[in-house]
Amino acid sequence: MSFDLQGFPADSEALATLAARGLAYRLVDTSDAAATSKWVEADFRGFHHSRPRQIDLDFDFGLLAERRVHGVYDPTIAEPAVPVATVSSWPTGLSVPGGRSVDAWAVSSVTVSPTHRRRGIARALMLAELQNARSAGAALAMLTATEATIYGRFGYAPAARAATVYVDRRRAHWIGADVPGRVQFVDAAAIREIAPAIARRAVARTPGEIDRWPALLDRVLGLHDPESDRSRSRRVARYDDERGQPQGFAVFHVTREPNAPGVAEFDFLAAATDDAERALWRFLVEQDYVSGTRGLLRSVDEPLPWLLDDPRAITVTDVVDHLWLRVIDPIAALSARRYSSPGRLVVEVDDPVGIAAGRFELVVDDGGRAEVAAIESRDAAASVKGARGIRLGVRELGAIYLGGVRPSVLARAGRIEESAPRSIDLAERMFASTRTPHLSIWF
Ligand SMILES: CC(=O)SCCNC(=O)CCNC(=O)[C@H](O)C(C)(C)COP(=O)(O)OP(=O)(O)OC[C@H]1O[C@@H](n2cnc3c(N)ncnc32)[C@H](O)[C@@H]1OP(=O)(O)O
Repeated sequence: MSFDLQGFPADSEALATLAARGLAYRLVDTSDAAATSKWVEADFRGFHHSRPRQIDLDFDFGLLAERRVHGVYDPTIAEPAVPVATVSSWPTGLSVPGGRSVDAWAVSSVTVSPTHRRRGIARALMLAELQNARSAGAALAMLTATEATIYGRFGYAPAARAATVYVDRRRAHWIGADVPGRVQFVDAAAIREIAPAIARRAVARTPGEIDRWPALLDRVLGLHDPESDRSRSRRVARYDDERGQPQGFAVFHVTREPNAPGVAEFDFLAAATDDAERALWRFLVEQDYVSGTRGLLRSVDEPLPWLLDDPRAITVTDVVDHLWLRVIDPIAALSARRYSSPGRLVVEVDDPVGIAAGRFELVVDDGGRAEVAAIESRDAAASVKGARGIRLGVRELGAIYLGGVRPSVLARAGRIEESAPRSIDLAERMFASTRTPHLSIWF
């Protein structure tokens, strides 16, 4: 999705709402280092981080240059140049079932100063981001949330989960087949050049993953701040296939107390092939002088239990809603993914904000490809009379979109209704995803 980040003005409704409260809502010029530094300060404070160092500011200047950055300013406070609220957003690809990508709008850095909380500032920012997403031509907006109680009211719903996976070293006897390639340590700077290509292929395999951006890879590899303790502790393991082609890498570190075995921990594993995924997992769980290996933000459906002699060596904790989706354009969203079963389904969407509301006819062919049309005219409505269909809110549509939440579960919760018998069954078959949706990063 090519898009001019500064190409349209700050949302007029948010401007007016916030101006009525004596606040200025502004698009931050990210080439202005002073203004951007103040914004980053507010962002760090909003998430209760320590004050940013110059190295953090320099890193964020690069990152934010690729984003649309907004601040809310109160001219009456002691430091009026520091925004009392922040938000950043950018257009990016989201992987959907069938190996394709849909244009999405990522929203991040939502903070409101504790001095200004619960006055509707976040509400104004979030509604403006829905309009930004629409202006950018995104099919969906998306985010990862600090708290699960904030974003439902704006039409977002959890669509892909993630979990912490711990493997007890003493019980981790590998029974998976050998892979033809090999794993080796590589220098973080050396892998940086090929990391985007591997990450791109890994992202494309899994619905729910989003495009990686350059600064993310720099951070994961510890290159933005190479002398920090965190960066120096990171080790990079790369998997090369039998032809010597790199197909994946993982970044891990070992935490340990003096004279005691540690825990190998990783939060980044990019595998472009199943072999790479298996080889890297094996490498990570077969470390010596550790009591176990902990993978963060792993899939809730890892093949790992089938690769170990003792599946109870694995403990899965912190299963969380991780990726939150908000449908903006139902036709674009529903057309983008592939479906697991052919069929014809009327999808009637309710959206309190109005953006995604409507009735749509989803027709899926034997290859899983969809054609989607709005049912607007009386003729169109007559042609689908008696057809199988579901009625649901925009949140429920976001939840089932990637196949991570089953329509039948939402029907049991009373959150999806069918307009003709066996419609939920059909929706269940159509929306299923061969691969469980998963997002393995924060954004
Ligand atoms: C995508 C991301 O960036 S996730 C990061 C979210 N940010 C953080 O966690 C940082 C710390 N928290 C904050 O900065 C603030 O509390 C925010 C941004 C979450 C909320 O900002 P506020 O300006 O206080 O929210 P605002 O007054 O607009 O409230 C909007 C609605 O959300 C509700 N709400 C706001 N925060 C929360 C919360 N933490 N938990 C539950 N409900 C909340 C309000 O009650 C209100 O509900 P209503 O409109 O239905 O009456």
